[in-house]
Amino acid sequence: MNTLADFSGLTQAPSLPGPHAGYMPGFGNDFETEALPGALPQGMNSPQKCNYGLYGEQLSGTAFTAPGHQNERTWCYRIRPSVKHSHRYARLDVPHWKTAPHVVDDVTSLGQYRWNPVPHSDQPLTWITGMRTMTTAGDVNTQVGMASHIYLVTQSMKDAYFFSADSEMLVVPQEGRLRFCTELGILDIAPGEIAILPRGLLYRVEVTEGPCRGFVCENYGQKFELPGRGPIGANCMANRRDFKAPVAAFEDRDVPSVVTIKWCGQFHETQIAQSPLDVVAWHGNYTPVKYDLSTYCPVGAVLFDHPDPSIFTVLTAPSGQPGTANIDFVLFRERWMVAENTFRPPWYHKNIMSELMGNIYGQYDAKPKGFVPGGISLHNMMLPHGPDKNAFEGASSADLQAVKLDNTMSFMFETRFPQHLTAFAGREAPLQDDYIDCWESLEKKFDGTPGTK
Ligand SMILES: O=C(O)Cc1cc(O)ccc1O
Ligand SMILES: [Fe+2]
Repeated sequence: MNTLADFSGLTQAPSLPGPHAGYMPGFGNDFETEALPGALPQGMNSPQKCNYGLYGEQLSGTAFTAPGHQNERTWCYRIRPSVKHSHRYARLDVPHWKTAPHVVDDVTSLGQYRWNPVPHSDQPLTWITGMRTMTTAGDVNTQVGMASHIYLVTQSMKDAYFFSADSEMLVVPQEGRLRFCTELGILDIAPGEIAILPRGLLYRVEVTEGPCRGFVCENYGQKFELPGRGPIGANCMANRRDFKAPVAAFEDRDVPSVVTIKWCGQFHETQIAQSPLDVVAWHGNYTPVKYDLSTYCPVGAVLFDHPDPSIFTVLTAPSGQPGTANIDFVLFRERWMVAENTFRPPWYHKNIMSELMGNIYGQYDAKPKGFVPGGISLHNMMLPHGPDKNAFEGASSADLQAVKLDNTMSFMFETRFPQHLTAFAGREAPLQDDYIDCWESLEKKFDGTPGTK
């Protein structure tokens, strides 16, 4: 049996060697995994007595009656039921982690905004205290919308655990390495990878290489899923096999511990006497996953024109209105530009959806300067934007050979809802006051005569 005892104290289920060590491939698969042989009941979920004296417990990620293709739940076989993990909640203040609806009166969200990377702090910060909300959208109480955050983490959670009842969390690291020790197993993530932590799943976050900075999309709504590929067919974009779910891993530690719960925007904590990471075996399709963004296979224009950025959708969280996502997670990565007679960067546009972008590494083609790794931009609902002056001039007179866009990885959290800036985003974070000047020098080229200028 594999163990990770030297690192995290968790006993881990055996798994395939090589790239799959510790993980099982697939998105939305029905997995089964056990860290002790025979711990998982076969052919049924609720035997009168479970092996090893374990308790059976279901974690429902969708309504019991959700349609079959959307229905997600996982059966856990654990040392103690979760209800032993949660009593006498005490309200906790987490001042920088905000939840929609959260509209700050004297902060203006209407605008084109860009921030430099939020600097690391000299305070020790955990996954909870290091979360800095930039924008919120929608309403957590009706389970619509999202929040975007920057995390700055330097300190591992010690005998401390967290879960969000409000949201599924999409984590996009930009610096440092994190380990998510979850009820269902361990996810290690580094820049260039993402993780999805489902609503209600409990975990502890450890720093394996710090300091850590990254982006989080907190999804209050329906879960992220893979977009339908339509005529593209059964392959390319994000492929299901490239998502990795963890194998079961548990710890049997009787130590005083704290569980923090985010619930309708409020934080509460409760004291327990043991590690709650005590799921010895599980089966089901409601799981955390990680995904290596370098396996994303972009499909684009191979003759002319610049398609809508939806071609680069990695994951989409539906809103209930077909084609109009609560959130799309879109990736602008390395790719060849080959379009003939075409202005190749993004066109100028106004969008009913609001676009929050982050740079993971490299240079973004519409903004060769100023949008730096770790930086963020926000082009809110219906507010015009597009290439800056340099990008426009370069691209409109470039020799249109096949060009490889190399060393580039930016992403967009695009939501159908307007995004509201927090006071942190408007006042504390390193806002670039001169951002809109990047379009200022775009000059009038029209002189009434036909012909290209
Ligand atoms: O605004 C942006 O930079 C994101 C974006 C990229 C693109 O290729 C087309 C539209 C779009 O909003
Ligand atoms: Fe845009």
